[in-house]
Amino acid sequence: MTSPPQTMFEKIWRRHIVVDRDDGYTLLYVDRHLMHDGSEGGYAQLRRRKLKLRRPDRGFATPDHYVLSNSGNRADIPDAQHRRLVERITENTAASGVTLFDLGDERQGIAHVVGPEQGITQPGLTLVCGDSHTSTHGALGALAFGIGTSEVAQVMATQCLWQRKPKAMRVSVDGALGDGVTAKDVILAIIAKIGAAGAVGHVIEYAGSAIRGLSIEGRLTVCNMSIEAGGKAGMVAPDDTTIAYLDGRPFAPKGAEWDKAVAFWRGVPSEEGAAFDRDVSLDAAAIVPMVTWGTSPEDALPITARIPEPSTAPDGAKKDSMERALDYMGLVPGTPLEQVAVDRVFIGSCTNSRIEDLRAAAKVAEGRKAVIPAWVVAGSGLVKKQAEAEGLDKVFRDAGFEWREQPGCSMCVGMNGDTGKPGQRIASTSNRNFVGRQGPGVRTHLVSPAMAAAAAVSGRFTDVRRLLG
Ligand SMILES: CC(C)[C@H](C(=O)O)[C@@H](O)C(=O)O
Ligand code: SF4
Repeated sequence: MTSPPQTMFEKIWRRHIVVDRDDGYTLLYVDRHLMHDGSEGGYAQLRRRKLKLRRPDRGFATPDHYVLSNSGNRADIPDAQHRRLVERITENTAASGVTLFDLGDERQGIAHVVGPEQGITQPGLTLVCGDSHTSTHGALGALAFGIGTSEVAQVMATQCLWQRKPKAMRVSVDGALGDGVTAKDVILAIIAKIGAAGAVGHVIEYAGSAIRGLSIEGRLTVCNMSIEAGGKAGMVAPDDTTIAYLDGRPFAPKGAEWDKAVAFWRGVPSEEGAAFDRDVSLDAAAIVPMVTWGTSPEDALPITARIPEPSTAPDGAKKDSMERALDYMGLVPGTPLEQVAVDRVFIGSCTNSRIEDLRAAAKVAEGRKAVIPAWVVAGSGLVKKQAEAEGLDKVFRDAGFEWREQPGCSMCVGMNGDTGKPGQRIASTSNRNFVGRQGPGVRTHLVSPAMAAAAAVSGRFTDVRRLLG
């Protein structure tokens, strides 16, 4: 009897089963464990239970959330507790033997930028991190998802993790993306369509010609926001683009191991005819630059649209939540998005702080002037170095943008103190526009790097397509 065709998710899941329990839980083997400056919680649990880290060679750490964006010096972190966490990651990894990309090392950066960049993230592997945006790594064909602190401790102690098997969902985007339309617009369009809970309980496989046409950077942006659609993980099948990206990366296999790895990676994609529990499709040509208007990533609209009218909501509960969101965001229904004035711009985060993101923003900034404060925070020291080698820092500075010193999460979440002021409206390339995300009372609008740069030079949301070419 031949077995039915398998999805990529199914194949990776099966290869990692240690035990299947009767109650529906599976013990999965974990190939890679990424840690950041919040991993102290996991280490503290290990210490309390007098346990050792089982496979330090499978762990990789870098401080990101509490790192200052204007100084790579730990001692400058004003909040003692935050400073302590950034110290603890150094101490914990030294004591346990985990590889650390510390402050002062050009490989340091946001964990989800560093993993792929270093070739730690690879097709067919399982990868976890105590961080919801771990879904990012699925862009290389890995099964990658965020875990909580007690799960972090479990992985540290056993290199395994109890999980219930999620369902499989496929989101296909076919056709050609228009000029000025980027991976960020694709994922915002997907979330607008399926909703912030649209993929709950599912691993999303992104497929179709528009996804295959994306660079790895673009795929990382798409997979990053899978969690904002409620998904457990997001993945893209490994292909020539993936293999070319990994070739020569420090932690990618070398020599004969490389050839073996490539042969294995070629077998990772879903098989023809594999069944998905859900299938959704979008037309790439219909996607235009997107802007969120509300306090959920699903509140995304084309830049050509107007602020929605709560009266058009399908039910009373939705109407109430729209009214609350519009009230928080200080927006009047019916206003064209292009007439909404912006106070500040943030280009960065694990969604959009890679070299292509910075190039896209610089292309718009070049020869223009920012009329509002605009920050650029590179996702890693290597991204920063590359951008500087290309002169992008100069383009940004000449255009009046602030080129921040130290890579990290910065204003994406403001845990390092990089927050906006109450009432400020920020065009942000990050992934969450939740109430208070960038500081109390701050109004976050999610956009692509190109759209963020367009807002910076116009002082309002602007259809970047008019500024290009
Ligand atoms: C602080 C961290 C655990 C958190 C996450 O899990 O995602 C953060 O990265 C975020 O984006 O909100
Ligand atoms: S950049 Fe933002 S979303 Fe990404 S890990 Fe840091 S805080 Fe979380």
